[in-house]
Amino acid sequence: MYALTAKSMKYMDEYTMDKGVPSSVLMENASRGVVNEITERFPDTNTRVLVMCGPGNNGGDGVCVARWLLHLGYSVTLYFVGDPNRTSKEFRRQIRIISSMFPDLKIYGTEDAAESLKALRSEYDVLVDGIFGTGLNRRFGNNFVKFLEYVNSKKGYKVAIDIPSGLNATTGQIMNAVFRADLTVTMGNYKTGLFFCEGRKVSGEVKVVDIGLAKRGYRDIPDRIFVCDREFFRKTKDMALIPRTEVSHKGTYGTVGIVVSPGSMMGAAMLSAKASYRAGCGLVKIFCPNKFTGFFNVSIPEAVVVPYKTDDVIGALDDFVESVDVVLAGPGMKEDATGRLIIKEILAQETPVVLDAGALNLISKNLKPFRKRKCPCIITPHVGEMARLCGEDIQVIEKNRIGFTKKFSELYRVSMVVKSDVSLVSLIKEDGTQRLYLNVTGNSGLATAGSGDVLSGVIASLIAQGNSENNSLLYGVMIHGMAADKFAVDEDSRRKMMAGDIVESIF
Ligand SMILES: NC(=O)C1=CN([C@@H]2O[C@H](COP(=O)(O)OP(=O)(O)OC[C@H]3O[C@@H](n4cnc5c(N)ncnc54)[C@H](O)[C@@H]3O)[C@@H](O)[C@H]2O)[C@@H](O)CC1
Ligand SMILES: Nc1ncnc2c1ncn2[C@@H]1O[C@H](COP(=O)(O)OP(=O)(O)O)[C@@H](O)[C@H]1O
Ligand SMILES: [K+]
Repeated sequence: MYALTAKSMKYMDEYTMDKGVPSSVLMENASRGVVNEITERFPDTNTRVLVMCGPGNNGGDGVCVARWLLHLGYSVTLYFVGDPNRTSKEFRRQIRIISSMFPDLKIYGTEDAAESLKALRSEYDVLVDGIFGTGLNRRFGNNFVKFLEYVNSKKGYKVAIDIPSGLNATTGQIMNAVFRADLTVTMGNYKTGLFFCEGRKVSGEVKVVDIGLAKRGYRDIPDRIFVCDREFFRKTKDMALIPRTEVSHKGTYGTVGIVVSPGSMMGAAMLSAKASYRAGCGLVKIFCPNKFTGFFNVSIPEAVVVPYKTDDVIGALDDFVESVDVVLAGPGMKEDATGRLIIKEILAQETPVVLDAGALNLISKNLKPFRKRKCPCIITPHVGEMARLCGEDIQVIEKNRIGFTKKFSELYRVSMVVKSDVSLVSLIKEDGTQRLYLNVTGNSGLATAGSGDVLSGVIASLIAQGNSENNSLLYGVMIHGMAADKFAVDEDSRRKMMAGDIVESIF
């Protein structure tokens, strides 16, 4: 399943219509999907439904929904919002159909202001928003803002058709007002705006309706984003990841080498080390200053501690890097001169590297060694670290996470995840092509210190086991999210989850 921008969605609609599927059929499919979601939740036909329609095809969907609900015996009030002289062809077609099937039906909002106001003020069990969809292209006037505010203040279950009106379907920014939905029934595929900025806050539960789009059209859309959910993971994991074999020893599953600089926070490296083991690698080595040896020996006795003298880091580091299958650097790492030296040295070697947290802040000060790196590399910035890498404010990145991720990943030819409540993964393939993925596994329990350290540990572990860097990144992100979903089954468990719990819940 993909997430598309408004422009790409329009392309898919048109591509499908070009293949011969009439627009009205797509609309019929779309509306049936909405109606099914409503009737499943409200099977009683005494349910009072207000359907609000705008002038475009989203309004057309709304009228079609109203018709089906009337057909099924529901009590429906239809309310038009917008300029009646500027309606789309499909909208007018839907109005003709409903008017001839239900000649007594009154359409409020156009004439008779007093009656319309009365209709709007009545109580409803379900309020359906078919006002604007992907065609929203400008800010609302004041009256409209007031209208939406009033509708939001009303009691009743709120259903948005395609996207909540007022939400930018591409960026997830709110124009100047928005319908706040309990449920969004979206057409064909997700819209990117449902995941970014304010999108998740205002869409409620999101359901995708298969409206019969011609799937071949997706090939023409380079900025399509594949949405990775539990189902995708379950179906593909065995194909994507190297299986575990019974005839094996610890060498079979590789060694993760975690680099700890003198000023580091030790807990972060310890969490990464535990996560690496839980994700299946054979051995974890921890390269750390002499003074930390005791801590790591006690906190994670399964790891091999490789101590170094702080006045001879680089000599010892080269041997260490050579002795492992993948290096993980950054969790807990302090941004100081030694840290900088360490990262520069690691990037000059050929062993695959996962860079996280402190290591990313270090490279963001001077990206040259990173650009010239010899090693295969994965980076795992959260939005704040991404902002530093791009030399931008967080707010700027938030507004266009897709754009910045695409650009950075392409420019530095690096596969990366930009972490957030939904994480965006960009994979650069060997031929240089880029693919984008959105991880929707995981939950708010992950918003706890150290969860990022667990993620980088998982990714490094998968690389050590022989998986490609790209697969390790993509599946690592999902394994991490699903570990959180396994532990946190309700709100209380999400509240109490700590990074250590994620480690224990891996697989
Ligand atoms: N065949 C198709 O094209 C299909 C379209 N579908 C529906 O059609 C929607 C897209 O339809 P449209 O492209 O007609 O767009 P919309 O229905 O979202 O709105 C477009 C209309 O609103 C006006 N408008 C935009 N911003 C405004 C603002 N701030 N204030 C006042 N007016 C504003 C535009 O000028 C245009 O007249 C989708 O979201 C989906 O619900 C679905 O039925 C699936 C099939
Ligand atoms: N609300 C949330 N829903 C889902 N995942 C989340 C949420 N908040 C954080 N995460 C995930 O948790 C991890 C946090 O990583 P990071 O910010 O680096 O934390 P830390 O630096 O404390 O280790 C990321 O993988 C991120 O995607
Ligand atoms: K809508």
